[in-house]
Amino acid sequence: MSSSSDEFRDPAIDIRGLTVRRGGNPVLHGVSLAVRAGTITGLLGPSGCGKTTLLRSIVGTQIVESGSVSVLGSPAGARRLRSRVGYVTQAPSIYGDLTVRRNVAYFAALAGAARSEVAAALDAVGLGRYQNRRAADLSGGQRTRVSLACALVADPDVLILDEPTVGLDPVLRAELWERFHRLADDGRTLVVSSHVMDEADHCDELVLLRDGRLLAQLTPAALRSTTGEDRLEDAFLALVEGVPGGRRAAEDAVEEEEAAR
Ligand SMILES: Nc1ncnc2c1ncn2[C@@H]1O[C@H](COP(=O)(O)OP(=O)(O)OP(=O)(O)O)[C@@H](O)[C@H]1O
Repeated sequence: MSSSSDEFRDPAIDIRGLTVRRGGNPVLHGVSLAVRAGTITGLLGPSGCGKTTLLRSIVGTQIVESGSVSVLGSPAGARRLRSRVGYVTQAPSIYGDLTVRRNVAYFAALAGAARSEVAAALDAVGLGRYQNRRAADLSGGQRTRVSLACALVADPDVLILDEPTVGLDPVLRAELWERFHRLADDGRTLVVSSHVMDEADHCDELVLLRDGRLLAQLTPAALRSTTGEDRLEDAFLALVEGVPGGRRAAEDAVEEEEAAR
């Protein structure tokens, strides 16, 4: 982590009264939450509830109607955050005509990372043996992994990951979660969106969104104890059922999760 990480105190991400409209429609309604440095926060909720919009707001690529988002003590999107905040979008943003290795080397050069870090980032996502293949010739899951390697190689203080494990096999998913834990142990702050409730157990804290509103921010253990449910999927359902009209949204979320498996 860069030495300048000492400049800020908790929280690493501070969101207050965030309201966002997209295409004229309200998408986030006064969301407030704080993310501690050195933790993994899971952002969970049904499709369309506003997860990506919230992540874009943290990165500073989303036009915000009102409220504030501060990252490492600076407004989201501030110039000084560029090298300190990594963002892996749902759709991999890589160069199809470059090899896997060149894609990662390019992002390493932008970030001023050592060339030796390129191989390490490729190994971390299990793509070492594909390094000379054109990115355009990879599967969807492999392209996602190249995108992830491009973010990892820059070694950012804050890593924002939009569904990073979609389409990955269980072994690779487990390895990536181990890697995420090591990054958090080293003081990096990770925010990871997911449809998959069983991934929630990897997180220190969960942010549950529904219809653009914050349902709860709590640990997996607290989610279990407040709902009396052991399976996080059931706990999420129980929590959503406490909200009028919540059951349908919760059932949709579970259906999507099952379809994604
Ligand atoms: N470019 C856009 N213009 C208008 N509306 C948009 C745009 N992008 C997203 N939306 C709407 O904003 C809402 C929130 O979308 P968002 O992508 O943040 O949800 P999400 O929770 O990340 O969904 P998913 O899990 O399916 O990726 C949705 O109702 C979506 O239709």
